[in-house]
Amino acid sequence: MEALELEGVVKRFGDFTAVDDLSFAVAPGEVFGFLGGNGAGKTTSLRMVLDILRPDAGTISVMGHPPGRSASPDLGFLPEERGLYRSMTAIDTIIYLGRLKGMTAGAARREGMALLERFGLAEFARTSVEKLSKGMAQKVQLATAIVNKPRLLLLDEPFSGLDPVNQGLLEEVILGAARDGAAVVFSTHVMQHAERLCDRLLFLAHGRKQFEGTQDEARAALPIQLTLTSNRSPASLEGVAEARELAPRDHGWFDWEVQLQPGQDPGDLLERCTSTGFPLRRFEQRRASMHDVFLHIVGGAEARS
Ligand SMILES: Nc1ncnc2c1ncn2[C@@H]1O[C@H](COP(=O)(O)OP(=O)(O)OP(=O)(O)O)[C@@H](O)[C@H]1O
Repeated sequence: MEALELEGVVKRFGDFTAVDDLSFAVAPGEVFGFLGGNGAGKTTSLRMVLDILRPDAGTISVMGHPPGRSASPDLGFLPEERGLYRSMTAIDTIIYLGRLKGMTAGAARREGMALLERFGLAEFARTSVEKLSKGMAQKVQLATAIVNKPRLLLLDEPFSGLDPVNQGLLEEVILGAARDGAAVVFSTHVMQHAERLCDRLLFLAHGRKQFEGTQDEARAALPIQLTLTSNRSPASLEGVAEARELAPRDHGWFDWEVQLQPGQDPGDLLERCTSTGFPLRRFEQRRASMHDVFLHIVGGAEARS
């Protein structure tokens, strides 16, 4: 059974369609990146999974249940807008949220203390939230999201506002939860996080899915790019779509950025260079970043609107 499944989900606010015919599924143990620019519809989609908003069309299934109370014990959520009861202590905050998800006070306390220990906050367990630094309070909120060991963990822009050390801690939490069998969905517009963590990802623009698949599948959408160093222009080589001079080297040699024609194989081009005596000092395939891929796939969708 999928941990989360959306089928043809639509959400409108008046005449405005914020989420448009969105379908995807996330399996247990998978880290799924939900990527889109500002206003793409990420938060609205997550709010429908949490039953804070109701879709106008389509269906959502959380561990086989419709969103709502029956799904709550299986769910963990870190909202984009962080906020805790300021006068409550760190541990009481975690126990309170744990109880809302159906845990006993004893179990929530035990797990809460273990998490505070893990996050380096054990000595602040009885400190009220208002006396904690912003980063500490964010870690308490993260603890509230995972205290019940959720089978579906939803994180809305979880990295924003975290320093590099705490970003690393959050990455460990995400990967650890997935290793323990949870499905983890996190939204972000920072592609580097997605690149390091995601098994699969979805690109959203204007509420519509532009791509869903693995990182390798996403990279395959981009034309293959190579960097060559030669004293001749590779522009007229068979299979080359575009060649751009990058930087001059010594004695008339240059670095070239080369884009292959669709379906062309870099190995075939290298063989052709060797067999025709094309001068080469370097022949390297460039690995596209998720940022490049996102701009390639979603850039067009942004421009169309
Ligand atoms: N309650 C609402 N009423 C009217 N419009 C809304 C409402 N909530 C969201 N929207 C609109 O729906 C669109 C999607 O918003 P959403 O918050 O889901 O985007 P997002 O992808 O999470 O963006 P961001 O990264 O900026 O948080 C935006 O244009 C937003 O203005």
